[in-house]
Amino acid sequence: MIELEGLTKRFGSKVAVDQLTFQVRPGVVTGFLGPNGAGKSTTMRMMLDLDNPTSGTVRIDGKHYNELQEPLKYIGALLDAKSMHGGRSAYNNLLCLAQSNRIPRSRVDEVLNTVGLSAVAKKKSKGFSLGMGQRLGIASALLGDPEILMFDEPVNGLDPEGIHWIRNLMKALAAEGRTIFVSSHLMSEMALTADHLIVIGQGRLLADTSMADFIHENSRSYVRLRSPQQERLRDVLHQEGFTAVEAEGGVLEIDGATTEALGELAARHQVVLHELSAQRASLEEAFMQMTAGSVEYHAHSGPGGALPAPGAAAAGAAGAAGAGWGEGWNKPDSADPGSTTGTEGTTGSTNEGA
Ligand SMILES: Nc1ncnc2c1ncn2[C@@H]1O[C@H](COP(=O)(O)OP(=O)(O)OP(=O)(O)O)[C@@H](O)[C@H]1O
Repeated sequence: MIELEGLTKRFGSKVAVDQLTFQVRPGVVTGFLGPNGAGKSTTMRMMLDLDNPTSGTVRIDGKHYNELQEPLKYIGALLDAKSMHGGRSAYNNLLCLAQSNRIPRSRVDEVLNTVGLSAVAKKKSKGFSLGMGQRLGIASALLGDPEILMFDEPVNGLDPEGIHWIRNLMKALAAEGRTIFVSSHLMSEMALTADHLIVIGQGRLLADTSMADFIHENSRSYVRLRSPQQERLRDVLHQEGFTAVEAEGGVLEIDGATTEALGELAARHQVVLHELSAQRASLEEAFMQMTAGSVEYHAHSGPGGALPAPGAAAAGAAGAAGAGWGEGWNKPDSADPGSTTGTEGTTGSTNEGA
């Protein structure tokens, strides 16, 4: 278990982390979300005693990090995959860590095998691809067989097979009763991996809730209906007290109804349907809705053409909103309006609902 209480970090006048209080519990994968610059990495660094809090505390199984003897046996972390010594082999990088934490040499072979790097164990890590570097970083996190694991953007640079592998690894570790805390900008991936979410914006806690509740509370779910007898369908819906909103392509969107109820209604009135589909909101839409007010960097589509803020787009157009997380994010109050801030792009959501 990780417990934060009033955790705060200031860099000069910038409040990077602002009075964060939450717990990360064992047995589930907890996702850590927030827009760029929200304070996720700073929070994780303070959890590992790599940054000193301005105020507040972090407890790892009830203790401060520096009270842990051989901390790798309590908490393993992947923060920056490039932190390995490039001139050393994968094996020697892990061996050094193992020796300084009194971890048996045999464990190095085990974790190299777990992450699929046994064949390149003797190769210098500076020649590793981004994906191999991520795997080596994950191996170092697993080395002490810790009960708590933290991963900052673990799927960065991994190919689809690698992404699948890390997802299953995190789920399996959580199923063993371990505490898994993971940040990612890949919303579709997070939706498949995390059971619980901590969401922050501008350093402050915005949500501490289950994945299902987060999506339910921050986005819209509705049913799409399409019929060659649209006028008749409209009348029937109206008679039965449903409000239908017409969308592109003659589609009717109905909030607050189930596909079962609408399908039976259409059958009763002998209205032909060409489409009857539940549109579940995606994590990406819910996330953008929630964090709209705390996004620090806003995109511009090109000279003079600003895209709507993610939250505004989330209310109506998931596709456009997704596009807003690509390249070209600008800080709106930047002293240099021409400067762009490169960011991680999120992938599009798997759902089509808005
Ligand atoms: N060493 C530092 N000195 C000054 N400001 C910093 C420092 N580290 C972080 N910050 C600022 O603190 C804020 C939080 O940064 P942090 O890297 O923790 O955010 P993040 O949520 O991890 O962002 P991203 O998703 O882009 O990785 C940002 O405004 C950042 O510029």
